[in-house]
Amino acid sequence: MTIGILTSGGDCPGLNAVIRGAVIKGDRIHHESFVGIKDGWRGLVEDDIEPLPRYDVRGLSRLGGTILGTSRTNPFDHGGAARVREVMAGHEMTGLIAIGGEGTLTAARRLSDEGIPVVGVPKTIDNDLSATDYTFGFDTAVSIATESIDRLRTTAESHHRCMVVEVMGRHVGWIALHAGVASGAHAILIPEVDVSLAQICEWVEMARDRGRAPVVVVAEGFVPDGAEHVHAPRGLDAFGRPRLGGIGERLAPAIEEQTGIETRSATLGHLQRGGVPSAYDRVLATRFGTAAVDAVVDKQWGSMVSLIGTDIESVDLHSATTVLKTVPRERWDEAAILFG
Ligand SMILES: Nc1ncnc2c1ncn2[C@@H]1O[C@H](COP(=O)(O)OP(=O)(O)O)[C@@H](O)[C@H]1O
Ligand SMILES: O=P(O)(O)OC[C@H]1O[C@](O)(COP(=O)(O)O)[C@@H](O)[C@@H]1O
Ligand SMILES: [Mg+2]
Repeated sequence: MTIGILTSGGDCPGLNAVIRGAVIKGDRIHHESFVGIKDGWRGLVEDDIEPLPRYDVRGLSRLGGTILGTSRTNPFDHGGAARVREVMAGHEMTGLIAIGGEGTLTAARRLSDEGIPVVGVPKTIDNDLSATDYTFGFDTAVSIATESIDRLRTTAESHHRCMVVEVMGRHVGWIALHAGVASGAHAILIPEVDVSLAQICEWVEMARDRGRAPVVVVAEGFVPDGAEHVHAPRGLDAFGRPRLGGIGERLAPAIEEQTGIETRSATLGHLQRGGVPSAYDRVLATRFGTAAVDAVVDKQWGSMVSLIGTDIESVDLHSATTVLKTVPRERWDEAAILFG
């Protein structure tokens, strides 16, 4: 039996630890061999595939990024299930492990519906997958964002400035909420909650009046009061979705104009996805990898490994891809008591 592995969508700290966990357990316990598919679905439909022996995954759990590469290629634009079946047969692949976020897992679910033997592994820094309590990548992204906000605070304090920090998260505010609470932000702005500019400025002035340098954490998907759409001046990605980012740059001058407080903005961007995974993410990713290979051996096609409480369980890919996990209003309300 040969098992194919691919990583797709935005890269995420911990992807390599999943690959290592799957290959070592598959080799040692199930005596399976592996092939690595390059750049997600692109490598599968273009037949860019190489053997992935056990010695290639040594020492990988601490390495950021993905040794297999990734892309946002849509397999259904390149022959869909028929092409995937043909390429898999050419490599005598009897099962596929697809590691990705809600987009990749939707593609995996559609392929599974058409008979492709696939098991999903959830990854995302955004924490937007509803069928798992957490995914690897989120803890690392929150840690990087928190440390960055701590650093921005010391420079803001020295200059008596307000600092607007933009973090990732696409259409959800989990990174903003967690990093904002961890760093003691004076306002946290997320896509799930409407907040007016007047309210933001009130929090900024409250912090300033206590002698603090106000810190506003804004998620890239936050929609400002009065705007109809999310701020996305960078065009569309390969799948026709808006590339987010830039809301911090837009908010900073508005806050400065309303409050008279000198305001700067910093966008953390891809720094949040780079570098070594946290210990928590390495452990979770390794557990996902070993569970995924078990699911393949058990032929649990169309399933996804998932963290429920502290256990790794198997859930249906359908349930994993239907609802985006957004921040509940009460979680933001809980944090908002400390704003200003
Ligand atoms: N509804 C869909 N049907 C089929 N393929 C999809 C769908 N949504 C996303 N994909 C594919 O999966 C790729 C990765 O999805 P994306 O959302 O960019 O990353 P992630 O998997 O990290 O969420 C997309 O570029 C696209 O090719
Ligand atoms: O790397 P790109 O293509 O600029 O995409 C940025 C997007 O990727 C993410 O970092 C991760 O999103 P995915 O999990 O959907 O890949 C988002 O937070 C962000 O909006
Ligand atoms: Mg996604």
